[in-house]
Amino acid sequence: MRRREKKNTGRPREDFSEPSTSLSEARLSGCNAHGPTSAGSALSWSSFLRREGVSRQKKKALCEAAMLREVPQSLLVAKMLLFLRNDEEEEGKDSEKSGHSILCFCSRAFVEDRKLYKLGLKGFYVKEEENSTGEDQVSEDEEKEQKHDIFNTADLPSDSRVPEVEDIELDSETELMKSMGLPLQFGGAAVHKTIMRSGNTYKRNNKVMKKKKKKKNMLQKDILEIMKDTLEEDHETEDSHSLADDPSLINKEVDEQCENGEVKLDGMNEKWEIYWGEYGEGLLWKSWQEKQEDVDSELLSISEPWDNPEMKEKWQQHYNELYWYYWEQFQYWANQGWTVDVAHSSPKINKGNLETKEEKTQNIEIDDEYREVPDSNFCPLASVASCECNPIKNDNQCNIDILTEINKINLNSEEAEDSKSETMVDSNDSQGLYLTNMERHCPCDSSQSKKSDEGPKEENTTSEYGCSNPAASQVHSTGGGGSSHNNSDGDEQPPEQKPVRLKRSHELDAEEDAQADPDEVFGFLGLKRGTGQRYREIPGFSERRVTHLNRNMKFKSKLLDMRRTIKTKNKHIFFTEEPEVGVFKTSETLNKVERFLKQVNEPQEETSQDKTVHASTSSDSEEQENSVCSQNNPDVQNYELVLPDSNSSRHKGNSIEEEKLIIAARDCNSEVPVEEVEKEPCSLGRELLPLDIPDYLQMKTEGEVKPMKKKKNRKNKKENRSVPSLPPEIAADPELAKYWAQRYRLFSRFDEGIHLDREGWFSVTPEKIAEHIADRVRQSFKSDIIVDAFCGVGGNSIQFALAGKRVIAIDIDPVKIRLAHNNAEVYGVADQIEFICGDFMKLASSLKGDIVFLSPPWGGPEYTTAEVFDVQTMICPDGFEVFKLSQKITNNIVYFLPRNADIDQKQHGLSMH
Ligand SMILES: C[S@@+](CC[C@H](N)C(=O)[O-])C[C@H]1O[C@@H](n2cnc3c(N)ncnc32)[C@H](O)[C@@H]1O
Repeated sequence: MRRREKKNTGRPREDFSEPSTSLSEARLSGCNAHGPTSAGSALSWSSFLRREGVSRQKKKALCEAAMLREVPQSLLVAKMLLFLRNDEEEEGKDSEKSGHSILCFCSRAFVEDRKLYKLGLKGFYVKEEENSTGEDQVSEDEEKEQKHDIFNTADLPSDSRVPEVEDIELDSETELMKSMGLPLQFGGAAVHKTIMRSGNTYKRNNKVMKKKKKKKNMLQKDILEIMKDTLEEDHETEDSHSLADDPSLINKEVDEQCENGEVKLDGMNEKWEIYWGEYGEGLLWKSWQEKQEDVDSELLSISEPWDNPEMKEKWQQHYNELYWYYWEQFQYWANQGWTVDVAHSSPKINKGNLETKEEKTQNIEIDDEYREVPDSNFCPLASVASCECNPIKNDNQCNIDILTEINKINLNSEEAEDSKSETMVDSNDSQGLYLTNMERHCPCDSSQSKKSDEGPKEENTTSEYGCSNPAASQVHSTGGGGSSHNNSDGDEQPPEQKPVRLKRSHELDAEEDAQADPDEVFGFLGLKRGTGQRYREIPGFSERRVTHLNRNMKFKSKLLDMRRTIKTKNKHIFFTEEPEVGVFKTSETLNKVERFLKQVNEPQEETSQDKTVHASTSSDSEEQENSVCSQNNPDVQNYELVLPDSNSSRHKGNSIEEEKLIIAARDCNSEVPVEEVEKEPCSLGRELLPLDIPDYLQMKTEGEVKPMKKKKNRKNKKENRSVPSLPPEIAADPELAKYWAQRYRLFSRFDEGIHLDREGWFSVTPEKIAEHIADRVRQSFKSDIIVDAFCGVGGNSIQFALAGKRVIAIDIDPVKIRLAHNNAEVYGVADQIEFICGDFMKLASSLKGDIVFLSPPWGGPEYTTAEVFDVQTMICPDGFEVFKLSQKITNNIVYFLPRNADIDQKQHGLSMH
């Protein structure tokens, strides 16, 4: 596409193929000068704006829509002039004068660029004369005349209306066709050239037209010359005939060709002549009546407007507009390969021989028997005219058929769209064309529809399909009758040969909903529309006030928000060759769970008796019973149910310390075997139960339900882990098995070599809690050395070290010390920790440190049942003694106690405050 150029002369270059952002007023006013104007667009752009009170300066702002001003009425659904007003602006302020106006032309969605192009939204570029001056800036009235003149060019002597041929640029489509050596009748301008041949017909039909000749017509009267010139070039190229200087030779040759049945480029023209001769009158009158109805019903009483002095000029204009409109339509649709059903008075042409009317009548029946041509390359024209279409070689032959088929075309595109399923009506009606079924489909479609009536077999064959290559098919060739009987027996076509409807590029029928409630649609767009009123008596216009309710609607609607990225998960579904009916693939996770449960189940049966005893002895609280019951049940669901059950409501809203105490209390309350308790009364004190940790302390541990966003990290972590198999000692102990499932909660780097003994599993401080404590300690004390008096397997010591402290880790159990050292190495902090195996009660007096951290065993499960946890008696060794010894090291003591511990408890006047 070319952008219009602007020269100092101010004369607009006439190429409206592309909107210009710098359209001058002169251009604006000249917009109507060219091209076939819509039959229904009685109101010109400039007039419209003038009526709207939009100043010429304001027009510029609306120029973007200029190229659409001549959208034919059949395509134009609505025009809207929007006056925008800011909320801040005062009520009643004339928004028209405030300068925010948008003119919207709403057309049917299926309008194609090509179609607009063909309809005249493209101009022809004419070089300006060197001596062009401002006189070329014409008034609108002059333009009107100018516009009128363009339709009279056929009546003008050729020497007076023909611009310099070399001044005219052919459209790119034609040039492309030429460069490829293809027939130009399928190109853009080449279509126009055929009108050259129809000069005589045009004259006959256009006797009432004025003849005017003005200098500015040089801008507009080039169409015929272009065609003539192109035709001459074609002849030079194809036939080596020089006809350039003698148009009469061209016509002569055309006549000869017709006589010889060798219709080439002129076929289209002849067909048009026949078409227009047959239907033009009816079309003109019908359209005229409609127009006058809109304007003034009294005018309808004028029976012969062409003879009425007042109406004559209007009639002439009407004639021009309609003639060219239908001519364009004719050319376009024919070149698109579109045809319509023909059942009535269809002039048959066979290889260039026009039939007489009598013959037409005889052929009606034959036409009625057109049948579907089931091939994507089907040549719609060939079916009629014995055309063995070859894309290049036989294109002319295909052209011949256009004439036949054009009688079947409904050139009213609006109706063509709206009445796809309408049946044909009698074309003997004076408005036959309008009443003709105007489906856009190949000729066979009509027969298809007829066939569909005959039986269900044909119902699935679409009545619309694009014929992408009108001249490509060699599918069928019938005899002189020209009608295709292909598949007339009703045999169903193989699937690959069934016609397929090709969707047109801009067609949005799936999205369009003509029945949609406008209010709903407006609402969807965040708008509210007011009531409509006829707008200044302009036909087809209504005025409504539209309120913008929601400015951010585009961001609130999924459909409107263009920023939204649609996340789609690539999911591959594989199908095996062998159908696996009833076989469902389980996920790897599910498999793991199943394996785990299997392992858990086996030892569970062996120890269930012990646990029952233990449960009855460890606690008589309902909560614990539930917990124990759940633990006794190896079912994974019950296992998981333990988690929320143990999270009783009284725990909610507790501080972190309280939560830790809750955890600790439950630990001690858990099912410690009686014999073990007896053997080591102080060894187990804090058995951990799962999920007693507030959310913000939750670890990513296996078996927990985590938000989706964390899944990826977890997956990555897990990928790095070498998943160890369930250790035998864990598998052998169902109580430990549930902790195994939470191993990453205890140590996030568990798989890197963390080791725990049985007591360690129950008593270790979960990593997140230990981290939190260490953080609190770091914040509270600036000192470096911390004594972890009861270090166990190192849960707290490691986090202290990670917090930057140096740690003296003490435990009475050498196994614990060994495990703690190992685990500290896993975390890379072993060198920050001094491990001492011994009794803190004995070592305390000789220890030096800045802070003492105390997490002694809490003495068994009783601590949860006690109303008050007695620090002195329930901790082993004596909690008060521990505290007092710690005071010998430092007064910075951190004591990890159950939440029901009485921190105000005093012993011999000593308190822990
Ligand atoms: C609750 S655990 C400590 C858990 C530790 N905070 C952790 O995170 O792993 C109590 C530990 O104190 C140890 N212990 C018991 N009596 C002790 C004593 N008199 N001196 C030192 N350690 C003792 C036990 O062996 C046990 O490992």
